[in-house]
Amino acid sequence: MMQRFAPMVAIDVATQAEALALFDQFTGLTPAPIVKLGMELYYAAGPTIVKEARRRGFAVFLDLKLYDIPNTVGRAMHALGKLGVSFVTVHAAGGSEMLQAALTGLQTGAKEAGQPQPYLLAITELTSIDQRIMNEEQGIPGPVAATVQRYARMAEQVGLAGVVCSAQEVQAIREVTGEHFLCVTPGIRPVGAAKGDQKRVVTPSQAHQLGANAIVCGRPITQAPVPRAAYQQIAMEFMEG
Ligand SMILES: O=C(O)c1cc(=O)[nH]c(=O)n1[C@@H]1O[C@H](COP(=O)(O)O)[C@@H](O)[C@H]1O
Repeated sequence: MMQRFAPMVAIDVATQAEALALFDQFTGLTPAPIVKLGMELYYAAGPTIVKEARRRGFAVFLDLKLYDIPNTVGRAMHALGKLGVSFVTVHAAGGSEMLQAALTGLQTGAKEAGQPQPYLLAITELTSIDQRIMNEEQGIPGPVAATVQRYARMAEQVGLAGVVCSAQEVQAIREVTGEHFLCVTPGIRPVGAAKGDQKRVVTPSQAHQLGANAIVCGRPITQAPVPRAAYQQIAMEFMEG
């Protein structure tokens, strides 16, 4: 049986106060959401917001998408490994040497702090990228699925737990990776929701059918009139298909 995680809710807000108000919305739910803390909030509120999420019992996905030379990424990951988070991200485009440094740094940091080992996920092609942007602006030829497949294989070879991709590529990834390799999929839009800046989108139930291990969803939940109710609806669609 494939592993399916509870939906990951992107807490993309500018202040700790706004984040805490969202945490309040999600208290006492089953399945409990995994809270995804990204650049906007972490750069403003720092490790304190991670500790507060954990204190409230949430598993934390710390999505900082590291991308730099191997030494720098390795040392930064070492610091993040100490925070007690469950998922961390790094850009596959940095190459296998950088991914290796990221993994070693993260694992060493977690071990030194006595924390459980986080899942390290490689960002493939962002869900805001379509084939035209990838071909013409990034200069990578071919279909998006082929690039994502190549990144996924590299990430698995280095020993990462999985990738972040669109659910549209999950089946292509399954062809080239082992059964435990995780596909975490943002770009989730319920029927009728605004796409915004996302390009490669699917609904929560499509993500289930396509075999995603987890979905990441932000604005359709956090900007809904009642975020708690929006989460429950999306969680039901994803978990049950
Ligand atoms: O790493 C991510 O989580 C991520 C990767 C990706 O390819 N696309 C993507 O949208 N994300 C994140 O997923 C969230 C999507 O938010 P919404 O578009 O509001 O649902 C944001 O926090 C993005 O940073």
